Amino acid sequence: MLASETDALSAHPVAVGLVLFLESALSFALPVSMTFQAPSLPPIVIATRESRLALWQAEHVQALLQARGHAVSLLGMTTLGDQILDRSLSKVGGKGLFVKELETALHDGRADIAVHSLKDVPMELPEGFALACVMEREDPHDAFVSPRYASLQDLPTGAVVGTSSLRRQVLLQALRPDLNIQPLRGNLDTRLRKLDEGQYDAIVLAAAGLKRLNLHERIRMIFAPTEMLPAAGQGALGIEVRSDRQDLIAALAPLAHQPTWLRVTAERTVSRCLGGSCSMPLAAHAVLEGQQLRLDAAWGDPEQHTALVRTSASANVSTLAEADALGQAVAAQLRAGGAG
Ligand SMILES: NCc1[nH]cc(CCC(=O)O)c1CC(=O)O
Repeated sequence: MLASETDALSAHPVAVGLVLFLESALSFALPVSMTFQAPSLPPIVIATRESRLALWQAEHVQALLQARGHAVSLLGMTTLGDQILDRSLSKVGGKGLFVKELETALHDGRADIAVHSLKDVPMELPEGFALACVMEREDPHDAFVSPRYASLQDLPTGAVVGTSSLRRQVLLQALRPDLNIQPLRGNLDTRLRKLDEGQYDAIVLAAAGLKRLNLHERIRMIFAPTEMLPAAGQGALGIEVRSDRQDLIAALAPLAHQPTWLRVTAERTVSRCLGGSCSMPLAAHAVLEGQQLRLDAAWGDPEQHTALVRTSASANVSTLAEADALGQAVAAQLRAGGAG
């Protein structure tokens, strides 16, 4: 059974890697691996947005599940967030714009799971939905992209920089108050096209998306977290299901990456405690060194773009509840500093 599986997947390097891994795992975990190959497994339908990045993410999850013996198909959909391109997301409802239509498909049973960039997932999911797992994180940092300038420091006074994220706007102004920051919306290809057309001197966007789409050669500089602290969940993928689908929650459990899950839980708690929405400039970024989770956060006044509160704390963490507690402590520190 496994040999034919290997043949069928041999065109896909990720899948082949996983099958090889499964083969070696078979030698000591035969009973468990056998259950992945059971022919009675029902097909899993993934609801996905149709941007190149969303499709890459859905296909990534599809390959991982196929390597575990599941039949998987994709259901492409357009969300409100994809349609509204002329306004800043913070002005039209923010987070949730990219996920609501996908949740409707899960609710109606047209799809089983939805793959999201965790950054776009609201802190509190609607009643009846759950995050089944968080997967291993790509580069969580922000990237500087420009056809002419190698870094933020190289930009001339008054240069036009594109970003629609209030967080990036506030952090950029703190680094370079002279810059002229202008709104930039659209999927990755649209944003790069607008840069290439000369509408901006530089743009700032998540490194993760560029790397996933093999556009890493466009990156001139990756911001250190000390300069540009990332958004909660940036670079991580989360898989959403209906909470009553325990079958899927069990099937997805092997795709979880616990260190990433601990980090993004702490980050998302900061956002949740401060009422997390796109209309508030907020950064939260955690790193794990052994069991030690260090969480940095920054908050900017949406009315007064240069005022910034920054804080950080560390704790020994091995459960999601402990990561959540660290997030609450950091949120309280931010509040004490004037945030919220
Ligand atoms: N808000 C849009 C968004 N949501 C997820 C990503 C890609 C990076 C990621 O997975 O966090 C992006 C693009 C960006 O911020 O530049």
